[in-house]
Amino acid sequence: MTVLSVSDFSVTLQNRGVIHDVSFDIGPGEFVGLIGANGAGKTTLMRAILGLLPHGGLSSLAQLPQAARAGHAAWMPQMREIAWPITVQSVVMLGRIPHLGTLQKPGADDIRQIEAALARMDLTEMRHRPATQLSGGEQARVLIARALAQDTPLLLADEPIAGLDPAHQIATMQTFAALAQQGKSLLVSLHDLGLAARHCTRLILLGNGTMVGDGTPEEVLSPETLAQVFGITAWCQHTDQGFVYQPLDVIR
Ligand SMILES: Nc1ncnc2c1ncn2[C@@H]1O[C@H](COP(=O)(O)OP(=O)(O)OP(=O)(O)O)[C@@H](O)[C@H]1O
Repeated sequence: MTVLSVSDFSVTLQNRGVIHDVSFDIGPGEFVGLIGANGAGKTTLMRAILGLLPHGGLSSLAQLPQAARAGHAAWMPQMREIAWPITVQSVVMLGRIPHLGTLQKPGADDIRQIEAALARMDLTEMRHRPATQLSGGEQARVLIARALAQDTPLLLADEPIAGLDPAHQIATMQTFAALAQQGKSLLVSLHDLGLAARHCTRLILLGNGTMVGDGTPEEVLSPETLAQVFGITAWCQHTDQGFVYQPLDVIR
């Protein structure tokens, strides 16, 4: 079974080929980290997969009728400033809109999903505060909670843990891993290779707009690839606590 299928995918922006020759499938229970250097094309690829940018090739998500997409995939974009002074709880409740009919009020299942998302992102105590008065990292957690409340088979998130403190970064990655264990699928762009290695079931590595790696963290984060794509060295080891990976130096 496939939750997302992307094939022969390409994106051209202002006459410049930004994404080319990208093909992959994501199945249930996969937590896929999308990694690559600045400008590699991660944001462009995810936005085009969602159908937010014109593209060549196939994305099974972009092919869905627009109304069906929000029931299939939740999206957390990189720009995460909340503009309206509504409460944290109200922002999270917006995640339930795809499940409600016109003028239909949230029911017991909606409330349960909202409560679970607030608790998962450690927001229960600040639920009544205006979202605009929260810090940048707190606002990011609110938007992750909104995506979780949407309760879709697929979650796409663009650098969701950027700007979070270490405890909330780890907790968010653990939440994503737990969702994958429950059978959800996730495609999440990340710059923190240590957290990606530790929590993702699979990594897709982009270089200059195309796939240069796809496999387990151990397979993708090889010394050769790191040197070639990121220009860095790293220390990595299998430990009792899992695969530990620490970037060390820039290769000059
Ligand atoms: N609207 C646009 N028009 C032309 N080129 C663009 C446009 N948007 C992005 N690009 C270019 O596409 C390339 C990929 O950008 P993208 O934002 O997808 O990279 P990224 O991997 O997400 O980078 P980062 O890690 O810095 O967020 C970059 O070279 C960027 O300059």
